[in-house]
Amino acid sequence: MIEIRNIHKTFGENHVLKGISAEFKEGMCNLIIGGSGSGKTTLLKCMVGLHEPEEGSVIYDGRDFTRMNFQSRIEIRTEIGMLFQGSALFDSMNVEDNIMFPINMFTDQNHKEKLERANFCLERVNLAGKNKLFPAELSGGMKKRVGIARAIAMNPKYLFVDEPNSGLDPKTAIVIDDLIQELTEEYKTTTVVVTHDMNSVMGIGENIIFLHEGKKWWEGSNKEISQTDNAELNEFVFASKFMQALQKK
Ligand SMILES: Nc1ncnc2c1ncn2[C@@H]1O[C@H](COP(=O)(O)OP(=O)(O)OP(=O)(O)O)[C@@H](O)[C@H]1O
Repeated sequence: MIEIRNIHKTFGENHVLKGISAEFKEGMCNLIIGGSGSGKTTLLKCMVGLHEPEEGSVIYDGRDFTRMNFQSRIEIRTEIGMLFQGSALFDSMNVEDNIMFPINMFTDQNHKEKLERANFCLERVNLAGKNKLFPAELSGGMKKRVGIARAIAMNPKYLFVDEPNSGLDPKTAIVIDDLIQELTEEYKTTTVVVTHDMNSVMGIGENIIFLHEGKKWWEGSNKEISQTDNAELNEFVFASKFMQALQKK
């Protein structure tokens, strides 16, 4: 489980996060949702140490990440897998080398062991045999899957995913969501997904926090989200014509 307590983050005059507290549960897809600019990515970055919050704590299974020195943080970083927005693969490396990158960085495994792990991860995302392709030769959905393979290369306890469906068609987006959910259940990871895609919310949103005006405005599950009387959340959920049509049924 990851617990965040009273997280504040400011950029100059812009107080983006105004005291966010939440729990992200193990073996579950935990979603951070909210409108554009509501601070979702900022919160994610505060959780993994890419931003330093001015106030508050991020606690990984009882370990206070925010109070740790650089060396102790490395230990937790090795337990974190991340799928960044746009996949963030290294264009000059082939698929296999991209997946082996975190293993090279954090372990002293020999080449055979690393290759075995890369092949296992590739198989797990249904891309067996695509080792030698370069990112430029992959479709958007394949890039995401390679990004996921890299994110699970170190067998992470915590999986962070930023906008997994950006740039994907709805069918491929569901494949990616399902994969994230399967891996979460299979490896009991604490998975945190930033999204504003209502398909993801309805598909994998077991535990959701909704950010609005720098605060946690609502929390609940995908089963509860369409029944809420929270005006700002309703505006977010039913913004699309598709969701409006479902509401009328
Ligand atoms: N490095 C930064 N420096 C200054 N301001 C920043 C920085 N990162 C984010 N912000 C500001 O913080 C606010 C929240 O941005 P953030 O990217 O977290 O929102 P978001 O909810 O993830 O948005 P989107 O859905 O559009 O990706 C915005 O006003 C943004 O301009």
